[in-house]
Amino acid sequence: MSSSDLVLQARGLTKRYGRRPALTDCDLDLPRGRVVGLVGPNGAGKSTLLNLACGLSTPTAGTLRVLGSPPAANAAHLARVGFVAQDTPVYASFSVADHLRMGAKLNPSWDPGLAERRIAQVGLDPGQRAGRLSGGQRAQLALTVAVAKRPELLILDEPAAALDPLARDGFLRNLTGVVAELGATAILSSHLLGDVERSCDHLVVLDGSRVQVAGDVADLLARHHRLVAPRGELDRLPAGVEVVLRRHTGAYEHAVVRADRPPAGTPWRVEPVGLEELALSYLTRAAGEGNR
Ligand SMILES: Nc1ncnc2c1ncn2[C@@H]1O[C@H](COP(=O)(O)OP(=O)(O)OP(=O)(O)O)[C@@H](O)[C@H]1O
Repeated sequence: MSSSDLVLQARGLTKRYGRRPALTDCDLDLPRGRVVGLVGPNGAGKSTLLNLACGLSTPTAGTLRVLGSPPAANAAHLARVGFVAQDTPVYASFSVADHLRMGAKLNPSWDPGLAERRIAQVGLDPGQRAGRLSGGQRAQLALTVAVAKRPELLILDEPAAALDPLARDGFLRNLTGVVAELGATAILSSHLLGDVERSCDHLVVLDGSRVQVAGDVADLLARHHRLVAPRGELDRLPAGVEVVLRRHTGAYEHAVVRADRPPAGTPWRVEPVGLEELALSYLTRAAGEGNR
């Protein structure tokens, strides 16, 4: 894939706070036109990566390019990236309409029609103060301000964390709709694998400051399989089959493996793996390896 097809390219990206590593030697190629789910436990490095991508902090080592340039290279580059920080911050004493007026003043590419349409669509009252909005309404307002500048890349740090399941579902459907409408790319971090499974078509699993696995969801699902076999039978796997996670259940054992195609000609049961199981397998492996 050529670098012009990528919204984000990282090579050896490392960020340390004092001696504490937040990101270690990360290589990432995130393609355009995707909704990218960034998952990992608390302290995995998700916010660190998103903050670096927005130019809010700088790497300790390695390189990072966003839309072909260093992050926040200049005002024109900033205008191409929309960012919604964790906790979807808004100005409590400003009304919904004030937020839109401010967005229009600050962003040359502001689309007032898109902003007003979204506000009406999600049922926000333009006269209401942002401090009086519910968590879900605040998230919708912050998303509206970010998308109305028509960014090529939308970066969202746990945008739906505070929402109840129904509101989260609505928010994520709305988000994927607006990303498709803009022809944009979104990168969103989440703890909730179910949310990522529903809304993302590209996955990055971070744990212990390192990228554990990354790729297009369809491709990852095609390359991962669950093998079920009598205990001990999985000791000798064919070449090209990498074990991600192996578990015993009584007389049987299960393994989630990575292989270009399902292992054929073996007595083992070969089953497909869902995205949640795939991500959990890498997270469990990372936790077991103690590299947190
Ligand atoms: N400003 C900071 N100063 C010192 N350490 C920091 C700072 N920001 C993050 N860290 C550390 O870097 C590591 C990664 O933190 P980060 O916030 O990127 O994780 P995260 O995956 O976003 O976590 P969460 O899901 O809890 O938001 C953690 O060990 C954290 O304590």
